[in-house]
Amino acid sequence: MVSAPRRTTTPRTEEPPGALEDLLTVREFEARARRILDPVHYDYIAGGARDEVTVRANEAGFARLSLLPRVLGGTAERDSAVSILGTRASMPVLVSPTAFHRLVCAEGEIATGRAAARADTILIASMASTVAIREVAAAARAAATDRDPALWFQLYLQPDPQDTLALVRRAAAAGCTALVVTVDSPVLGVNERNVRNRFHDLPPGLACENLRNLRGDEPDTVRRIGMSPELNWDDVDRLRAHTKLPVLLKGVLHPEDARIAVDRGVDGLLLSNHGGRQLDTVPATIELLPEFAAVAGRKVPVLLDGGVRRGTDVVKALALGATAVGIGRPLVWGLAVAGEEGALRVLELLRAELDHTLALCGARGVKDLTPDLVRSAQAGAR
Ligand SMILES: Cc1cc2nc3c(=O)[nH]c(=O)nc-3n(C[C@H](O)[C@H](O)[C@H](O)COP(=O)(O)O)c2cc1C
Ligand SMILES: CCCCC(=O)C(=O)O
Repeated sequence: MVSAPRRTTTPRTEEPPGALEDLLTVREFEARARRILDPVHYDYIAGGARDEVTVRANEAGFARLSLLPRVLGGTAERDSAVSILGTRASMPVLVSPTAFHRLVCAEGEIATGRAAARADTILIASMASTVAIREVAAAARAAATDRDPALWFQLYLQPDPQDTLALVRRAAAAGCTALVVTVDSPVLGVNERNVRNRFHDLPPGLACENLRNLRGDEPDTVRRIGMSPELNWDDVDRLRAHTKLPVLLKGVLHPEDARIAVDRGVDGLLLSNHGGRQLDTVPATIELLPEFAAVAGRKVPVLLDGGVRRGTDVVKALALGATAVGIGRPLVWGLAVAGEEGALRVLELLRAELDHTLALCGARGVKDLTPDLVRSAQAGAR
């Protein structure tokens, strides 16, 4: 984000909170969050690049697919646990990295870390967090007393490689067990809602805390996140040479790039169009998944995010070859509505819907999900 004059905004509080149990779906969480949040912040989160064609396509892509269940082969207890590059999660629904959680709740990423740890799933913490990764990790550890919390770190390779390495050291020291390098942002996408709202910077008091005193040789400063249009595959190789942590790439969309990534030894792929926030009019991620699974799926884990709002979406993605899915906006809506408890409720809703869908599909667990369970339906169905 770049500095520019901005309107100072305050949260709207006229909406009575209502019981969390009354919110039955991710979409109801979004509707509630929209009523609570400052509209400028709502627009930042909900919005996407330009005409938001891809934002809509992600959800529509799932709706165009039908499920074709099997019968008389199920079980009373279904197994949804997954293990990805050595990190275990109790369900294949991960928290994709989203920036600036203190915009929507006072505790920010502390609440997110606790919620993900209590849900026993992987949090991919954003480099653009408003709480430092060390503190997020400590909060997650305190919430997951009987196990190590599952924490990964997302980063943008910085224009100065020394900055990138400093970030990697911070993430490793905090206990992160994988790095997720976002490669779809040579430049930032343009969310025209932000332009109209003149939302170009964080409010006073909030900052990208992972970039505070990054090099340790400066007075108290918070660097800006830099985007690097000139990055290439060698930069990824260099990062991999500097860390023992597995490295996943987030935002590869072209199957040929997926093939290159695997050939160069990348450990995993997160098939993502950044929730439609980078290049507009790219395809829905679920549409690209079968091709991705064919190119990369037998060699490395393929994760997917973008438009996951229901347990049926999770099942479709897993059936088509994803090891797990990530949620971006739904988690933020949970935080906005009720902080840690709201975020946890969103994750638990998806867990329950996933388990219910597995039962209705006659599956004994996520390992039973195969491509024959998914059919293309008429375009536009919902
Ligand atoms: C408010 C917001 C902030 C985001 N910040 C980041 C980020 O810091 N790094 C990143 O790699 N992706 C970021 N993303 C993209 C998400 O990781 C994810 O790809 C996307 O939200 C998935 O789509 P969904 O919101 O439909 O679930 C952000 C998305 C949103 C909505
Ligand atoms: C430098 C902050 C990036 C946040 C981001 O990725 C998004 O809002 O989509």
